[in-house]
Amino acid sequence: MRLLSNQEKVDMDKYTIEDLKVPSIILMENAAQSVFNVIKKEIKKNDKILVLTGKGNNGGDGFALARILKIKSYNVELYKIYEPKTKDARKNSKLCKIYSVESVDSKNLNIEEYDVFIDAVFGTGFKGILEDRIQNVFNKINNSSGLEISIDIPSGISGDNNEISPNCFNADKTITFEYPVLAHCLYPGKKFVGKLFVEPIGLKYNKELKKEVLEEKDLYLKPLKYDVHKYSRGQVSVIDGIRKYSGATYLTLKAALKAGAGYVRLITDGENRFKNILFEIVIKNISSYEKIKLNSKIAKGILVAGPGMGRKSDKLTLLNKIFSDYKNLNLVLDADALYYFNDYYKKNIHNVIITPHLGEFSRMIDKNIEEIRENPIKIGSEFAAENNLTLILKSETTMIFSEDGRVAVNNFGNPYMATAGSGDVLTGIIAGLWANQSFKNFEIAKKAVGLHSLIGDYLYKNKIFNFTSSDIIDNISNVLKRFIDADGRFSNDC
Ligand SMILES: NC(=O)C1=CN([C@@H]2O[C@H](COP(=O)(O)OP(=O)(O)OC[C@H]3O[C@@H](n4cnc5c(N)ncnc54)[C@H](O)[C@@H]3O)[C@@H](O)[C@H]2O)[C@@H](O)CC1
Ligand SMILES: Nc1ncnc2c1ncn2[C@@H]1O[C@H](COP(=O)(O)OP(=O)(O)O)[C@@H](O)[C@H]1O
Ligand SMILES: [K+]
Repeated sequence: MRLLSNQEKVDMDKYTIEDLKVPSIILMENAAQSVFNVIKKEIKKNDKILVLTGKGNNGGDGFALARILKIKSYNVELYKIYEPKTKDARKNSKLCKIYSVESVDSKNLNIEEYDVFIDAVFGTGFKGILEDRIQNVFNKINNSSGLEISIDIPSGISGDNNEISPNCFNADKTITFEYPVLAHCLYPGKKFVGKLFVEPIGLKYNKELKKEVLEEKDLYLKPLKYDVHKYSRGQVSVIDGIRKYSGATYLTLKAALKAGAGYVRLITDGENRFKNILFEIVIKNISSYEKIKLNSKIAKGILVAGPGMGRKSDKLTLLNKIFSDYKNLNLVLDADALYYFNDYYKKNIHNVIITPHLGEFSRMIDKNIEEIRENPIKIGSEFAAENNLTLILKSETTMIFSEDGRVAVNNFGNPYMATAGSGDVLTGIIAGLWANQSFKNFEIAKKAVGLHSLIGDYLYKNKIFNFTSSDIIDNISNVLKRFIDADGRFSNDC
């Protein structure tokens, strides 16, 4: 699903109304009707509903909704925080009078009386800080036991820069129109949105939209070809790590197999530390990392460096050699490989996916984490374009950036995924899918991030709360099966 900046959303309204001449009052009616369709499943006929309205068109949506509720015999009242100022809002306010929707004023307002609060105070036009009197009302509503629903966006979030006013309306559910904006999907705005519903109302756009939110339909995978063999199924080679971080290497190797690679190798200058625990991997012994030679099988597959790698100087030499002696490798670089990134990386040599978390990325670009959080889309996009690679920027809301300006935001996953080794598993899943599936880097990155998070969600929904990274690996197949269209046949078109 597309994801818009606040300005893109405003431009979309404008284009639909001014260029395509769709009457704005129809869009407002569609918006109110779609809010009604969502909330009728959440509210009871005898619930007492308060619709809080503002001065702009978000308030207009609120008036139109109050009228629809009243016509359908719901117990609804209006609380006008401001008098309506726009033409459509005033028209809908008048219609509320015709249909005898009652209004309560601030003197007679008793928050405790209401079961449901509908916030139609501010939408995409809000900037800055809520007036004190509004903060007081929102504070009482936020602390009440009522159901809180926002139309378009919770009032108090500035859609432009995702800044939050004190006492922002804290919605349980938010209904937005056509596409979400960044503040719905990124923290801190996301915290106030609750469950997000995205409803079509007929808005159109004539420009290219490059941002998206990951959906399950983006994650489908191709079934195997009937005549596949273990090498053609996909090969992954992982550069070994140091003994202290053996677990990281192990998790990546195993996740790559479980995500679909047919052949997984460990490239090492030492002994096979996994011989009694991971029988499926193949060892490629080398005399030293400084003299590494990659045969054609390794070079055709996916090469992974980073998990458990450590920061000894031989590893930097190895990375330098990979970038000077070879071309067109498919590389996944994570963890300690990113520690050296600025010392070895040259663009346009290989096909690269990197997976830093915010801390690693902060070090790589010499900006602090707060600075990155203030403007992640711009900073991430510029970095991916400048370095001609796919960037997976990991956090509670992982973002994926392509070299050509596309951005995908991952809203799957949950905080229980913050567990040691979770990132190493993601690296293995990326490598396994990339080896096995014929999609380009950006698509692979999206599928891997989505799958990894949905495994976390699957465990969480099954009440396995303190799951480990091994649990994530053990459930790859359970979630993967949702995305492989294997109707008893094998694919001919991989
Ligand atoms: N025009 C359209 O195409 C549609 C618009 N719709 C609704 O219209 C909304 C946008 O309407 P508007 O552009 O009128 O914006 P708002 O309804 O968000 O109102 C903005 C008004 O509040 C003022 N304001 C901003 N920050 C303030 C602050 N801190 N304190 C006090 N006042 C402040 C602004 O100056 C402006 O007058 C959308 O969010 C959506 O709910 C929907 O009806 C769907 C169709
Ligand atoms: N609060 C959170 N909500 C959702 N996902 C999270 C959260 N914290 C971490 N994750 C995910 O868990 C993984 C952690 O990766 P990383 O920090 O590299 O861990 P490690 O180095 O231990 O492997 C990332 O995919 C990240 O997006
Ligand atoms: K609102």
